[in-house]
Amino acid sequence: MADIELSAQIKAALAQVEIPGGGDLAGYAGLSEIIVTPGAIAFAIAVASGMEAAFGPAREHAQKLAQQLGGSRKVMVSITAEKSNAPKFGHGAPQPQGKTRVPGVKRIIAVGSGKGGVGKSTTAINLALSLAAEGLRVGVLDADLYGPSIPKLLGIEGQPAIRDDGIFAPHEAFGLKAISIGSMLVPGQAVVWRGPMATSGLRQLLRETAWGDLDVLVIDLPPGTGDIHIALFQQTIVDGVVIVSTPQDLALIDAQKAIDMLRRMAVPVLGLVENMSYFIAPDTGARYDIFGSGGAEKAAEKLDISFLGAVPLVMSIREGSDAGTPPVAAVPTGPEAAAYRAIASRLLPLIRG
Ligand SMILES: Nc1ncnc2c1ncn2[C@@H]1O[C@H](COP(=O)(O)OP(=O)(O)OP(=O)(O)O)[C@@H](O)[C@H]1O
Repeated sequence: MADIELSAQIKAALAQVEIPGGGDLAGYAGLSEIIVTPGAIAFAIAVASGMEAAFGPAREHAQKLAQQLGGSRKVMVSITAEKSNAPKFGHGAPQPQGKTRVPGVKRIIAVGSGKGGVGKSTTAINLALSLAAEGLRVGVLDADLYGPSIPKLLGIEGQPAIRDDGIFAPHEAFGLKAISIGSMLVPGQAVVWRGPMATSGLRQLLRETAWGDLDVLVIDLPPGTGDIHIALFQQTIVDGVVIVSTPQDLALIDAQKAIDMLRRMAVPVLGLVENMSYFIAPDTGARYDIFGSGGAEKAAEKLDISFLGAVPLVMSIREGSDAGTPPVAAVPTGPEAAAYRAIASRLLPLIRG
């Protein structure tokens, strides 16, 4: 059935769902657009603050009806309260209560950046592979809704399998368990997955995936600071964040904004990785600091965070990434892999500790 037709059918079925205060869900102004993709159905019910519990039965009824019509698709119905009710974070604000760990997952390390295109996903995957090479059980969650690149980087195709109990079975690639918000979307649909839909999707991928026992889950965050970050850091204990930046001043200014947010939300910053830091000429082996040298290292010092290391700008990183063969897996003894492994080794005490 065409996605649009199914969406209309679900909407019609929601007329059977009674809501608090009278009326039905189909006619309720707080019902979001109903998104249907080949693997998922998602919609949200916006309610007045304090009404979340009262809408619980309506959400469950809606979930059941959507599941009946959606067959094997994963159904995500979320309730969202008005934004004004959201906790505020400021300097000196108390730590939010209710942050929990993901069962079976010992540590979570997120990889973020101030802006897009700085090599955050490439770094996340190669760090994950470096940690796996140390003998750790490693998972990767691609939460970069607006540019999900983990499937391409790992050469993963298709959607994750969904078990009978509705839990995602993660993909396996190069010894990593991996799942991507990207495999839940059809091309061009990311834009409609904003706000509550995106955060609810992330929560389900995080908590309804059969990770098994992991020593560490690496989360590839979207660039910048947005809903996904806030939702993740409010709900889940993230043991630390690695910030990736290129050496240019502008990228570093953006990185600073991301770090400021992490501090406000009391999330530990593990340090800064400088990516595309210098260029090694393939013919002569000479090193060129194409953006000037030491920018990120100095910035890390200024920001009072650790400098975790630098990754050179190398054609083989780009080519290997495009081909789904990341350098740490493809040439584990090469100089590119060594750069990532040196950075990963600085994260080991946190994971093993
Ligand atoms: N060290 C490097 N040397 C050469 N190319 C690199 C390096 N790091 C990343 N790249 C390339 O730069 C491009 C952007 O990288 P990547 O997708 O990892 O960035 P990102 O910050 O995650 O971007 P987005 O915000 O779009 O998700 C890719 O083509 C990738 O192969």
